[in-house]
Amino acid sequence: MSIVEERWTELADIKDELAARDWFMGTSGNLAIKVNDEPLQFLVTASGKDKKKRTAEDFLLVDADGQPIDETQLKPSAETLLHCAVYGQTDASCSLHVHTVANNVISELYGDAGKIGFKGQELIKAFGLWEEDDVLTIPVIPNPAHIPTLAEEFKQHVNADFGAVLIRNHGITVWGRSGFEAAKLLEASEFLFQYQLTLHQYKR
Ligand SMILES: CSC[C@@H](O)[C@@H](O)C(=O)COP(=O)(O)O
Ligand SMILES: [Zn+2]
Repeated sequence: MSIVEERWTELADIKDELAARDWFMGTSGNLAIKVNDEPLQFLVTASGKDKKKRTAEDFLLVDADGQPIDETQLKPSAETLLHCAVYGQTDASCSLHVHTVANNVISELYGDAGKIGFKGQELIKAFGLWEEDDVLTIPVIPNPAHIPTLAEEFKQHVNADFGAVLIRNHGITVWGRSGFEAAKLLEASEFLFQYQLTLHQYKR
């Protein structure tokens, strides 16, 4: 199997797992996985597809600018520039973006603060935070319709090989050093968001 085929299968398997969680409502979401470092090449989901289905046209290979490498009718995800930022600025190898009700509500509740912090929660260990006083801070950025502007805002928060950023009333983008790590961070974030929302309800 070529490296492209290997990475394709890995990303398709992650896509199936996220689809099973119903995290691609209304064709939302996009996923990417690095295939080559120099020159940078990565697979990204084709724009506008039903990501719950597994097809031979789910992904296309793009370069560091998010431009298709091969002749294709497929369009890279509208949000490819965010994935470009991850691979351009870090050694991450997988980046995942999903819209969920929980991540959207949390982004609205904490949008004015520009961040949400979690402390004393077991699952922050997924982010490598093992000490009792550790705090996981997830930035919340605005959601301009102009994607290059969104990407510029997003870039400011991409300074480690794994991480997460919430986009207000839009969704979350996470990245990691492997597909496994990126999926782990996505699941851990969703758990924390759902916990926080449940807590808000009981505290009212
Ligand atoms: C129709 S869902 C919203 C989209 O504009 C976008 O935010 C998204 O996540 C999916 O866009 P895509 O171009 O398919 O990658
Ligand atoms: Zn989106």
